[in-house]
Amino acid sequence: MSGKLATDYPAWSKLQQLYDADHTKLVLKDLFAADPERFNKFSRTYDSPNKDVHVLVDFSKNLINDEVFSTLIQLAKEGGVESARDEMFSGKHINTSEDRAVLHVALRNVGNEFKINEPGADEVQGVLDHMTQFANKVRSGEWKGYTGKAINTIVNIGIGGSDLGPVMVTEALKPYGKEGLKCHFVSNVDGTHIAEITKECDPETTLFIVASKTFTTQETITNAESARDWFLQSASDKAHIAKHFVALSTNTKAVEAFGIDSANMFKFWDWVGGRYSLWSAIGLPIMLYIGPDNFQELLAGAHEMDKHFLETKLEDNLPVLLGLLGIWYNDFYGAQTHALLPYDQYMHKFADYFQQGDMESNGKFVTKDGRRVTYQTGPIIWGQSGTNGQHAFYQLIHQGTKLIPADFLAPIETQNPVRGGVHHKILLSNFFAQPEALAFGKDEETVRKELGAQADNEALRKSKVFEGNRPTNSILFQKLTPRTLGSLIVMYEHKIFVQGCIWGINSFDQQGVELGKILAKTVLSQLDDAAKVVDHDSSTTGLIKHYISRA
Ligand SMILES: O=P(O)(O)OC[C@H]1O[C@](O)(CO)[C@@H](O)[C@@H]1O
Repeated sequence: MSGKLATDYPAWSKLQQLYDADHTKLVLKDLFAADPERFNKFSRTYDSPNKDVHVLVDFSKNLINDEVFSTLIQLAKEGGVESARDEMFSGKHINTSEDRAVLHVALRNVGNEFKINEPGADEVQGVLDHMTQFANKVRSGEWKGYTGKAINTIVNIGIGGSDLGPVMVTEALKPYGKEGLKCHFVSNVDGTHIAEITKECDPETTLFIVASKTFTTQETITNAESARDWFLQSASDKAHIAKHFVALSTNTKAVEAFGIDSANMFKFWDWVGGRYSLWSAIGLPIMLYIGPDNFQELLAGAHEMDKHFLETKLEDNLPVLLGLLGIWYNDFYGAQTHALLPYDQYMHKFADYFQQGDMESNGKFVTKDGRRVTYQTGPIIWGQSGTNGQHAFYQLIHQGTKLIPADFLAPIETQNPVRGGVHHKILLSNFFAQPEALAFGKDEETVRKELGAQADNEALRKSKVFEGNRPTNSILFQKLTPRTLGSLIVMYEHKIFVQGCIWGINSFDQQGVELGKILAKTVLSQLDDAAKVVDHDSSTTGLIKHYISRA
């Protein structure tokens, strides 16, 4: 990374000039009318080497013309995206604040194609083998609980990156999940979460996976201790813990101190960021659920997208394109948010997952060299699966006062062709129609004609106008297989990387989560006695004392 502010790049200034001079002329209706080749020009297909992953990214419904597009590409060049990418893949310590390499690409380095020398990279296969042996034993029933019964329930205890990836992927790949194996996830420190999940578990047949990179996270350790207490109420003997608790962590000492045998610990390394860790031991619940072969497919799809990112010229590089388009709206149009809208029910956790992936990575106001940025960085990521979102928040996307760039994602083939595929056709008709409506809207003249006798009612007439010109990407993929999902996740991971690189920020630390944690520790030590409540403002003091007086 160059240590520059994004505003230092000539292409940035040019984009500002283009926005100022031309943005009122960037009208999708006119741009499409003027260029019958617009779809071909502004869409790209990605096919994996053996053609089992196919993705079409149509970005023609964006507020761009040739000049904006080429200037965005120029921005990626000036912003050093290619050299920063190569540094990441080579293991350079690009996470400067923590002096760490950023090597999630080493976790899915199928066939060892990338030569990576970082300590630990040579252990990746060993951990995968350990996970595979364990998963096979659990899945086959060879691994027995303390009364000799097979495991039929797994409970992952983790939070943030040690939760969201496995949750999202196990949901997305349900059709590949082992029948009869229930997967639960406990993340919230609210006792309700563990209490409700344990109600659904039998201690004799439940395996707890304690997932924490640091093994110090308050929520996870508290939940793990409560799970252990719950388990011991039935099992009594602490020796039985070994059969029902395993750990995923970088911290062997803390795992052992908790009482988990280090033989049942699956390790990873400090160069794996939490929000990029589903490919590591943190993926154990995924592997248990979908099996080692499907997990390998997930890794293979991820690796293939890594190669695409590494080897494809900027103009055709999907993560680069998505990243640059996001910058165009975030920094020049002033868009505050970006919606992820998968038209695949299995992907209903996709936006949740990338809330952490994107917002914890790029929610930063200081550059890598400590300067305050003078422009907007990471967008607010949100969304939910179509068509539910249509009946909830699309009103605002269509007719609200905010610009909300959105990615629509959908599979060509459904996993569930209910009634000959009628559901899927309806679903896809919405997937195609919504971006069309957002782009082209409906003008007042058309509304007037439609209203007939009622057309003189001005308020009614105006309320039915859709201004259009609302930008979207449409992303069609063949089918939500493990390999395809791996590729899609990585496409977005690297999009985040591209944006962070141009903004000059460190996408791989998360200092912003620390302050609240520290204050909560202080508050916790004061909650049992009003006399201890000191050193707060009057609001916080008032709130805590109000609580104590009524608790
Ligand atoms: O895996 P750990 O160490 O328990 O951390 C959980 C999560 O907490 C964070 O550090 C902060 O939210 C995330 O980056 C991480 O994914």
